[in-house]
Amino acid sequence: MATILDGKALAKTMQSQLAEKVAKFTEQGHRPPGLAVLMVGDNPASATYVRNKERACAKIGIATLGQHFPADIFQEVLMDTISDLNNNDRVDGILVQLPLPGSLDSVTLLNHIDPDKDADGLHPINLGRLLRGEIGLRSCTPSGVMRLLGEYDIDLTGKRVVVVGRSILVGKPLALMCLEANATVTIAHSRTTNLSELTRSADVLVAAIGRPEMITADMVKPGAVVIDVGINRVEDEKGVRLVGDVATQDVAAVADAITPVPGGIGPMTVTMLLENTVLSYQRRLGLI
Ligand SMILES: Nc1nc2c(c(=O)[nH]1)N[C@@H](CN(C=O)c1ccc(C(=O)N[C@@H](CCC(=O)O)C(=O)O)cc1)CN2
Ligand SMILES: [Mg+2]
Repeated sequence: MATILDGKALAKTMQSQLAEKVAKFTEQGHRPPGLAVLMVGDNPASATYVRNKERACAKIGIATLGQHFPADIFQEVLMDTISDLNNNDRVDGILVQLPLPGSLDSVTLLNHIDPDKDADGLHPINLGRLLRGEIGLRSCTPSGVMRLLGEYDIDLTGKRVVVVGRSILVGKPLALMCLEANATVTIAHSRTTNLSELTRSADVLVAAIGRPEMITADMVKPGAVVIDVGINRVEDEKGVRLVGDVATQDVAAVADAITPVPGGIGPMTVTMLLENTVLSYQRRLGLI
């Protein structure tokens, strides 16, 4: 059976290290780091993620400025809110929880965030810095994947990585990070032909599609590392449960290592957000 890449355990360790770091700064008399979380509407999954982020911040000593807006809020109000947060010295990180409801334009909003407070690493400047291999704030889920691979000493040098999914949130930035780590990278997507043939060529297969258990054992090369970024709620005779984009049980019999859902990449995403916020705080206060 495959090794389980335990994101939950690593997230716990990293969060206690971050808590110690923050405590040191505040004991020296510095203000605590601050993160502003903008949530629009009442998507229940988003509300859970926002609550988890706010709870995690509280645990490690990051002050949160939660702003919850109704789904029919005007774009201009959100733009003004972001302007105020950009100018607020106590705010080191700003994030807009995605997806946004209705006709709100997330791209314009994300582009309005000060790139040095862009805790989600989704601003074009930060994506451009990643493309160029420069230092910057990097998107949380892809960074979480890289950190978890590192924790288990999985070196990507010379490896064939196939990322299934081309979103700005995960697929594209993760492909760039794998490339930076010297992998040979292919991005596959809904229009890719012969997908199974391609996925079977992968030493490291990343599923970031958003389709429950789409990656089956026959699509995986024996001995591969499988990273499951999917978080899907499915309802069947067993009730509502959370599954990834990978048929974990079957694939674990073929793979060398695999991330579980829950307890894999999800907790790493939250942890990298905390790390980005503390990093941005240290840079802004000249503590680094
Ligand atoms: N602005 C952003 N929006 C979204 C992001 C993001 O990184 N920034 N990612 C996802 C949602 N997400 C964070 O926002 C997220 C999803 C899931 C988890 C997580 O810890 N999942 C747990 C299971 C929790 C559950 O029961 O639902 C796990 O996998 O163990 C963390 C963060 C889309 N939007
Ligand atoms: Mg995720």
